[in-house]
Amino acid sequence: MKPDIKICGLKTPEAIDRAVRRGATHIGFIFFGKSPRNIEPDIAGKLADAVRGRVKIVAVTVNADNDDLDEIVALLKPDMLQLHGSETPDRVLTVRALYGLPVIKAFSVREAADLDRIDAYIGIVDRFLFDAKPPAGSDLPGGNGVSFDWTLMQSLDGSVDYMLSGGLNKENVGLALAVTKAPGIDISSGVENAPGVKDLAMIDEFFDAVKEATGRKAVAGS
Ligand SMILES: O=C(O)c1ccccc1NCC(=O)[C@H](O)[C@H](O)COP(=O)(O)O
Repeated sequence: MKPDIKICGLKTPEAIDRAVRRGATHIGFIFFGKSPRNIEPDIAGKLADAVRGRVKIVAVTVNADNDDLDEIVALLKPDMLQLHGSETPDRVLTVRALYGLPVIKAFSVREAADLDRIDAYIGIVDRFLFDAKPPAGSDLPGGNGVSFDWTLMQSLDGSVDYMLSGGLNKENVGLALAVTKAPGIDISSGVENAPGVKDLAMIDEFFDAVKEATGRKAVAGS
């Protein structure tokens, strides 16, 4: 089955257009001041207007308070909220109730025990996103271009809907999909030529690699 594909940290009409034309199912806007992908909600809203209805628009926030979420939701009008901080199950429930939007909850993963934390969120979040733990010294909870041990995904209950994230790129996405059979994948720095700068050719190459990995007919015995 073809995975959903989220391209995250978009900031220009050209990159958004390319991602959507190549088949992105989700595009993410980052609202986190320390990120090179940070964008103002009014600018993100105008960019999103060009593709609204053709792709799911995701607002990515980190432990955002209600004032910030009010502004982001009013100006971006996202289809989904991605909570990429340490939001508790209660906070997720509050956010869902306040805005009536589906929630993707991000978890950072290094070892099997990290996945135990998702139990309290099952039935509360609409989708999980599994990302690598940030490297020491990083200011960013995401967008670090580092991967984790994908075989950990094999222990998940098949009913857990998630996006695989962290350090994906055109070289490794085929293996990542083969190992995990992830229902969704998410990429940011793997299609950038500098922090926060999306590269149209790299976007193309990533989609080509996903197509190569998912478009082939299964060969008996392989
Ligand atoms: O990308 C950021 O700068 C960012 C900052 C703060 C919170 C989340 C952030 N990114 C969230 C994402 O969904 C990224 O796509 C994900 O972490 C994967 O990034 P990468 O390893 O660069 O592909």
